[in-house]
Parts: sequence; C-alpha cells; structure tokens
Amino acid sequence: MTSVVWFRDDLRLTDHAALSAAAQDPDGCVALYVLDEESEGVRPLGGAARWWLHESLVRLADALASYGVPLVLRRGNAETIVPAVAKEAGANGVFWNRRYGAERHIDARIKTALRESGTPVRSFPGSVLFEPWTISTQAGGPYRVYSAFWRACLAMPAPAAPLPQPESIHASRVPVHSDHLDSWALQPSSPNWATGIAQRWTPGEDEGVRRLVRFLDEAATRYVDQRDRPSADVGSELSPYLRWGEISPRTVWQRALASGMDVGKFLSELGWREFARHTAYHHAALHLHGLNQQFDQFPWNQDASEDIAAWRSGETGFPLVDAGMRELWQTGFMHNRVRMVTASFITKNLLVDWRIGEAWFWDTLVDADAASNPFNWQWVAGCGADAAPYFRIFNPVTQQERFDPEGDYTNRWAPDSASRSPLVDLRSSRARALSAYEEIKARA
Ligand SMILES: Cc1cc2nc3c(=O)[nH]c(=O)nc-3n(C[C@H](O)[C@H](O)[C@H](O)COP(=O)(O)OP(=O)(O)OC[C@H]3O[C@@H](n4cnc5c(N)ncnc54)[C@H](O)[C@@H]3O)c2cc1C
Repeated sequence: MTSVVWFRDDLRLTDHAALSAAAQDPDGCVALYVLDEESEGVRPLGGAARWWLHESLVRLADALASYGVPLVLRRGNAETIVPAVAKEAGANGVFWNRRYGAERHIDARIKTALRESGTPVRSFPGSVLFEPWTISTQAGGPYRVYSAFWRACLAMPAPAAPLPQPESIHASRVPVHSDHLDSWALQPSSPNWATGIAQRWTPGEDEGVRRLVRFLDEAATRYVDQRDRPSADVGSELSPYLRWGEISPRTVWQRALASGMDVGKFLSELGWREFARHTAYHHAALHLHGLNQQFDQFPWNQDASEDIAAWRSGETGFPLVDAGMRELWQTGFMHNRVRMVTASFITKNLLVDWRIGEAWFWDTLVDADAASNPFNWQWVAGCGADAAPYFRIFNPVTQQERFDPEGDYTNRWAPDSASRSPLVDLRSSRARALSAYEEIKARA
C-alpha cells in the first residue's frame, strides 16, 4: 500500500502539508501532477504561465528525485486521472492541499468518488494565510472592503509556522506510468517568444526563497517609500513564486516578521492576495462577471479592435502605458503601479471591456492568477470588491511625472513612445467614461 500526493499550485517541498503527511507512509508515496485543462471550472493556462509551469515541474521533479521519488505527470480530466492513478498504485490514501476557487468543486467530487471506492482522502490548508470560511463579517458574509477584511485577518490567531521540508520521502514500490513533460509542449518553439521571460526569471522553490531573502536583506527598508516607482527595484517580485506555490504565504509571512524590520506594509500586500482569494471563493467565475452587476449594462466601446491592438503592443503614445505593455510582453511581468495605469487606460480612456484586458494579462503574465488577476481588473474597472470610486481615472501623464520623474522606466522600455501621436485625448476620453458611468447609474 502507498499514498498519492497530488501536487497542484503548490510546486514545492517545504511547508507542503500533504507531502509531509504522505512522507510518513512507510510504504512510500507517488507524487502526481495532473495537467487538467478540460474539467469544468478550470481556466486553461495562458502562454507565459505554460512556460513557467514547464520550468517549475522540471525543478520539482529534480527536487523529488533527490529523495528517489519520481514525479508522475498525467494530462486530462483530473476526475478520471486521480482515481485511476490511485488504483494503479494500489494507494491506501490520496493527499492534497486545498484549492479555493472553482476547482474546489472538482476536488469535492474526486473526494466523494475515492471515498466511495474505499480510498481515504486527506486535504490540508492550501496557499492562503487564513482559510476563506474563517473570515467573515458580523453578519456572516464575505467582506467587500479591504481594510475591514485585513483588520479581521489580523485579529485572528497568527498563521501557523511553516512545516519543514520532509527529511525523508520513500518512493512507492509500484511503478506508475508518467507522460514525458516535453510531450505536453508547454513551451513555445517557433517563434520562441519566451527568451526575454527566460532571461528575467528562474522558476522553482530555491529561487523563490532566494528572492525572499534578497528582498528582506536589500530592499525591504526602502519598500514603503519607493514601492510605487517602477524603476526602484524594491518589489519582492515574489508573485509568480506565490502563484505557483513555489513558496508558501506562511513562509513569506514568518520570514518577514522574523527579520525584525517594519514589514507591515509588505504583509498588507499579501493581505490583498488573500482578499482576492477569499473573494474568488465567494464569487465564482470572477473573470466573467463583475461583482457589481450594474456594470453588466456598461456601454463598452464595441468597435475598439485597433485601440486594443495599440494597447497590447505598447503603441498608444503614452510612455508609461507603452513601457508597461512592452515590459509585460518581453518579460511576463509588470510593476503593480503600471498594471493599475495600463488597466485604467484601456477600461476608462479606451472604454474597452475590462474582460478583454484581463484576458491579455492572463495570457502574458508569469504570475497570472485566477483570483488576483480578475480581482484587480475589477478593482480598476470599478466593478469589484473595494473598487476605487469610478471618477478615479489614472492619468498616465501625471502618474509618469509622479512615479517615473526621471524617465528611467519609460526610457528603458518605450523610448520612442513620447514621439508618437497619442491614441486618445485624455480629457475628452475621461469625460466620455464618466458619462458612460452616469448612464449605467441612471439605469440602476
Ligand atoms: C490589473 C492588475 C492585474 C494583476 N494581476 C495579478 C496576477 O495575475 N497575479 C498576481 O499575483 N498579482 C496580480 N496583480 C497584483 C500585483 O500587481 C502583483 O502581485 C505585484 O505587482 C507583484 O509584484 P511583487 O511580487 O514585487 O509585489 P510586492 O509588492 O512585493 O507584494 C508582495 C506580494 O503580495 C501580493 N500582492 C501585492 N499586491 C497585490 C494585489 N494588488 N493583489 C493581489 N496580490 C498582491 C503578491 O503575491 C506579491 O508578490 C495585479 C494587479 C493589477 C492592478
């Protein structure tokens, strides 16, 4: 008999409760990853995410190999595959860390099917600091305002200390068939658009920890003052590592506090990640429906294909927007302040449906996250949780003056942008957005 550990968005060995539990099985375990792009509720990965996943699985497989445990790769519907692997391995238990988005319904069905067939399932807290059902308003519902949400989190007992990496893990004696990772063709070949991404990023658990240490040693003291400056290099850039679970939020939390520095602001950003996940738990298909249903009637510009193309390729004539969009395309990443400005520009100045911008980020970000991405797009567009008042339309020119006054960022990524004619007039496009908003308010 043996156990199956089903890895999902938790591609690490440290603070992995399911793995730690399976490691205690003297009969060994099977480490399984399933590429499921077909189950209901699963959003197929974008291009940059597929690149990251490939690299991350290579590193996870290497780390497991050092224990003599192979990583079993399977592709297809998890509801079919997980029970089939459990059967093939003769497993007496299947372990996983919980998911909180729409995928949790898949997990619930698999749990029922396995239990009915006599295979016990154990699930453990997943990639959050506080599980979503533990934080609620006095009325028992989800929070809609971040500050109240985070106060409620901070009033809870502190997150448990992260678990150490298991000292030993035994491999199952029963061989289980695995796909070859290359057969999944997760990485681009011709053209290989990922060279800039590969230059900027090294996926994997080791690098996630290294980045955290570097952030705490070198950047954390400047974080509060400089975090909004895209050229300042003070962000932790941990978002893809957190997205893929190569580092756990509990590890980040604990190490940041142990540093003895003033890390309150940094941890409050982890709070936004948490808020996005809790919101996704309570509201299915966040990428399809605004929390504020008033926006279902929003008169988006239906004839914007040229504007959308210019926004995507960073050819709007607004240097901060263009720099962000080109950085995104080349490296799979964009600074948070610039994400807000570029998202505001397409949804408000170009009046393009936020879902179109969200889908582009989903395809191009290495940290594309099923909760954080639509949550933040809704926040900027004005239809989400804790959404900024609609009249707050980021002006890309004044934002550049404030946050990139010397032009270090814009000159690096889009030196030609200032010489282009602007795609829209900021004043009249702002007025158009405000009157569109008045229109849906009047209809409500
Ligand atoms: C339109 C838009 C889309 C976004 N899409 C994503 C996404 O798909 N995936 C994603 O991880 N983040 C997303 N963000 C949030 C944020 O921009 C990134 O998390 C941040 O830029 C990552 O940089 P960092 O790791 O240096 O962050 P730091 O400033 O070092 O913050 C530490 C961690 O906190 C979390 N965090 C910080 N800000 C936010 C936030 N606003 N919402 C949720 N979590 C946050 C991240 O996990 C981050 O790594 C989006 C923001 C906007 C405005």
